[in-house]
Amino acid sequence: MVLVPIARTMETVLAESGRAAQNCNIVSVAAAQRAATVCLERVLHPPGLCCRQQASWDTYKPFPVITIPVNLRSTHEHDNIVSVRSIGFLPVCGVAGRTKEKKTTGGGREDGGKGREKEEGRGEEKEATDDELRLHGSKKGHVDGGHGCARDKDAGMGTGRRKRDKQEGRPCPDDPGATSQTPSLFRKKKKGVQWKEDTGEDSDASSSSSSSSSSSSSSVTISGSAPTLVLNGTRRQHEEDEMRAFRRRLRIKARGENVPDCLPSFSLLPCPDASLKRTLLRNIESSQWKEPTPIQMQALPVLAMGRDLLATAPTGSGKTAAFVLPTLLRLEKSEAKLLRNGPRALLLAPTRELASQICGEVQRLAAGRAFKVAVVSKALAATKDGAGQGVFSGYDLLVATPMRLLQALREGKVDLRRVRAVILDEADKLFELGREGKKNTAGESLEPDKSFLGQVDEILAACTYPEVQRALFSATLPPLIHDLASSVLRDPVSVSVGLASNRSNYTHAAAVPESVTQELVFVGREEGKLLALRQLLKQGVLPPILVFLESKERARELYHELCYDHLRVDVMHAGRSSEQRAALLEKVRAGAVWVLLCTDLCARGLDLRAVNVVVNYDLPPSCVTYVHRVGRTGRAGRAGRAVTFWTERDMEEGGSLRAIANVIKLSGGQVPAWMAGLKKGGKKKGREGGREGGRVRGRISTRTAWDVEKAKRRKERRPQKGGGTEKK
Ligand SMILES: Nc1ncnc2c1ncn2[C@@H]1O[C@H](COP(=O)(O)OP(=O)(O)OP(=O)(O)O)[C@@H](O)[C@H]1O
Repeated sequence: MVLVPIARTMETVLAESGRAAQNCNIVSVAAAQRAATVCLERVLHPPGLCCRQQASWDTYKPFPVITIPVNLRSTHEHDNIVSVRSIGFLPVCGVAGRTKEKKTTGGGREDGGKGREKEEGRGEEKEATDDELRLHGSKKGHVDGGHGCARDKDAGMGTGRRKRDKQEGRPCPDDPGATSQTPSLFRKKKKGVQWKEDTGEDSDASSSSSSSSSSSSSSVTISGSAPTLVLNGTRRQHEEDEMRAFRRRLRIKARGENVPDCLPSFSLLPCPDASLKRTLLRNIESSQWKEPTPIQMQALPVLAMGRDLLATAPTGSGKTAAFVLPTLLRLEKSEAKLLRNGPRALLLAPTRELASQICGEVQRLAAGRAFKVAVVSKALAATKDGAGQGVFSGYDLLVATPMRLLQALREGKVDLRRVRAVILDEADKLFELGREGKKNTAGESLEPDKSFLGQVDEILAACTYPEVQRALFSATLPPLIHDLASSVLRDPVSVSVGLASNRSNYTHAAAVPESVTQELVFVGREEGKLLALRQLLKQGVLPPILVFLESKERARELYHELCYDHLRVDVMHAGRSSEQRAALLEKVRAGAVWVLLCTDLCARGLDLRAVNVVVNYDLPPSCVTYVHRVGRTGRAGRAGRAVTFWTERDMEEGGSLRAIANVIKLSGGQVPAWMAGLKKGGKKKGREGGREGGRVRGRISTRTAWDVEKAKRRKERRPQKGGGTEKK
């Protein structure tokens, strides 16, 4: 199939394609004018795989189009004709035939012109319905195909050719009888190509699926000369090939039964409610998002279909909108929307900050609609509900951390029986086993299970709606957690974006955005870190900067060192109140704080878009933590820099330094070769220095060990006020 922008003639395209002119058999113009956007990929010759010289995604432009099916010799031969990518599901129709008549192209252009007018004048509601039908591979495609056939006549298909087709028993595009008998699917056999006849019973699923094939009752094998083909809306093999190539280019991997095709444009959002669609598009536009990111392209249609999903994509790649938009569509569809007798969607996140951020995103994207959205908090749970139905019964969508929601659930303040969609952001964290709850001497639990996994399990069990949809999102999903997470999903589609492999480090490397420059900096000993940080700041880096430390004690200590350096510095850790934390994030966003010292509380999900540099003052305990910390910069395609300090001690311990070096190497960074030889594993003793197993790293201070010792001795020698010496 060749797609031509309206302003161009077919001759131009053929002339530019060189040898393509001899290979193309152009006979009909199909009804693709209604496709709102296509991507035009320039002709590639010498012939090769059509996607090899793909320009960047940004260079794609929407074109009104006409489609001209060409004769395909085999499944793969279209590569060397004119390689123009179509995105979306353009209904294809018409017999391929050889013609050089000018009329063909003239007709095509004329037709395309009409199509353009038509497209511009089309109402939004209609467009939404069509788009949705297209997405779900509905029979609408057949109708379009029919239109296309009718146009073929006008397009000037040679009558001689038509006659010849009939004599040779080939189906003809403008022969209505031929349409239903048209072979619609082909499989390559050892010899020739096997064509399967379209039985006319093609289900919606068959045309929407990229992984499954349409079924048909009989098949005809055509070998020898180029087979002629008429398709009327049924998904063709080469369209599936194109979709596969498209996914390959954007590094999208989708696994599962009947995976819907990618959504190339927000304008194709499968939303039957035209006014909701208008609102969403307006809000998307005001966010200045031009097109969906790869994860949004694939996750949106999957979730809109109501399927369970397991999605992994790099940090800062727009996963939040990938689940928020379909959740809003689902809320609108839900029949209980007016009753408001319990939330209908649930978004879970591991930290309160992330939950608030997600809630903000929901409110922003749903602005102008009457959805009621809230973050589950202690304060909200404490408010009185007049109707006595539970304080959260009036909300459509709740965003929560598992612990807070579970508390509300146990206190009977929330009823989750009507929840239709549960989305877990940072799913690998939410499936972490964590520390067990405290036990008494008999081994009985004194406290409820404190692990996220236990809490999530209880919440999922409370969502008893029969067709509840579940979706898990994260940038990292270690294999063990992956298996555990998959076990809660029903017939899921699994989507990953980036370099994917079974080797977990590849996955971790893939989770770091390509726009982030990663560096490992040797600082000798602990004391060297402060010097190195001051040097880095002195050299001049663009604020805001995030500096990660392994514990709140160390974050405080570093704050006390830097607060006299005339820097706009502040510190964020779990020891600060939630109000203080929220205010601090606002300050960073507003540019009032330039250097934010923080713990891993800020490592996941936080979208401080402008962060230019991340400094790992303390080496992250694992490469998963490394990936999330580093992911606070380089968001949404922006450039970022990540500097990781390491000491002799880190090298002796091996473990995470080796893994992190590997991640940097796999993402194209420079690391010394010997780091690959560092010892594996070796978890640090007394993790999170100063909290559990005692302090592992020394104090952060500019005073040398000699000064500290001297001061100590002086203090000991000094006589106490009461005449005695100071107690040790
Ligand atoms: N289609 C889009 N085009 C441009 N920017 C987008 C698009 N979708 C989302 N963004 C922006 O990308 C940034 C990162 O998005 P988001 O926070 O959803 O990333 P994420 O994948 O969830 O990251 P993390 O894994 O760190 O949680 C946000 O500032 C968001 O506004």
